[in-house]
Amino acid sequence: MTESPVLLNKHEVERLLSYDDLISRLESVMGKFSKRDSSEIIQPVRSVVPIQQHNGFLGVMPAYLAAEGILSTKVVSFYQRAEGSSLPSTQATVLLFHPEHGNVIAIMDGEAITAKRTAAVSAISAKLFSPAFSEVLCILGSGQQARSHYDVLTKLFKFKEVRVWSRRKEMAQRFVNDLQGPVTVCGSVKEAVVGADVIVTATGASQPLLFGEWVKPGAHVAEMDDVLMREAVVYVDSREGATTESGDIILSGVEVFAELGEIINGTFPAQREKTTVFKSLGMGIQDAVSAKLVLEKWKKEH
Ligand SMILES: NC(=O)C1=CN([C@@H]2O[C@H](COP(=O)(O)OP(=O)(O)OC[C@H]3O[C@@H](n4cnc5c(N)ncnc54)[C@H](O)[C@@H]3O)[C@@H](O)[C@H]2O)C=CC1
Ligand SMILES: O=C(O)C1=NCCCC1
Repeated sequence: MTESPVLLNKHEVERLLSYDDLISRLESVMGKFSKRDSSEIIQPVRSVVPIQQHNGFLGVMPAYLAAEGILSTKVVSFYQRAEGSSLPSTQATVLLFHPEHGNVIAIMDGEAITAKRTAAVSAISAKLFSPAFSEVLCILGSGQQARSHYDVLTKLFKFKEVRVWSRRKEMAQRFVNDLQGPVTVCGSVKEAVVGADVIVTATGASQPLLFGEWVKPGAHVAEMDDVLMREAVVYVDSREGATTESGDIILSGVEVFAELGEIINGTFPAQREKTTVFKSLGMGIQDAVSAKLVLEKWKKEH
């Protein structure tokens, strides 16, 4: 007889998942993923059901990590929301299975996992690609991803200045009011971007907001939205993910230089001196290691 699954809500997941643990585990599995050894990791490209009528989609993101003993899937919906909507754009649940027996061992909130693991992966990209003496961080957007990126990037790097732009200034102001440190609210994307060393685009925009001529040569751009800044060396989390799902990569025909895992493995160089873009689509293995970490922490407490 199998035990009932552990149920963990958003508050618990947020509390149990720390960036310190997450970053090192993500580095390790993203490196492994890029070796494409199917006896180690199996992660198909996300299955997506478009809900065009309501500007959304439902995605299913399974993953199996043999050495880590993790079998999981995330089910995630993403809906474009009207500005000021109280509903989150991204809602998700992660299921962890017993890899030997196939029973569900945990069901947990995936919103906090999605926010933290995406930001942690961007932080890995910033460690690899940002200019050596990065002083200015710019965040475009003021939603869940903007917040998690602010948290992890200001924890890891000592920026002298942080700038935020959001399409409605009062949303940017509300975002800043919730933070501890000093942040400048900018009135335009250009004002936020010019001179920045690390730029995070975490908006739901599908039209370009960021133009290459504003970006300081050598800066690093971590892109979460649909808009690709083409005047740069482009890195992705997964080549298959990017060439299947990223409309901007497919349509522009831009060359993907390498996966993040290939830089971690040392099979491709991090061209840190050049302007770099890390195009993040999100991967099931990122959710899988995050959920396992949460469950391990929870078990230590019980
Ligand atoms: N790579 C990954 O693994 C993940 C990527 N994402 C992406 O990150 C982005 C942000 O997601 P969340 O923070 O969860 O959403 P959110 O709804 O919490 O925040 C979205 C932000 O984008 C702004 N925005 C929306 N449409 C815009 C437009 N047309 N022009 C300018 N600003 C606009 C909103 O004002 C808000 O500040 C989305 O593009 C989403 O697809 C989200 C989760 C994971
Ligand atoms: O990886 C994810 O999870 C997501 N990626 C794109 C937007 C929705 C969630």
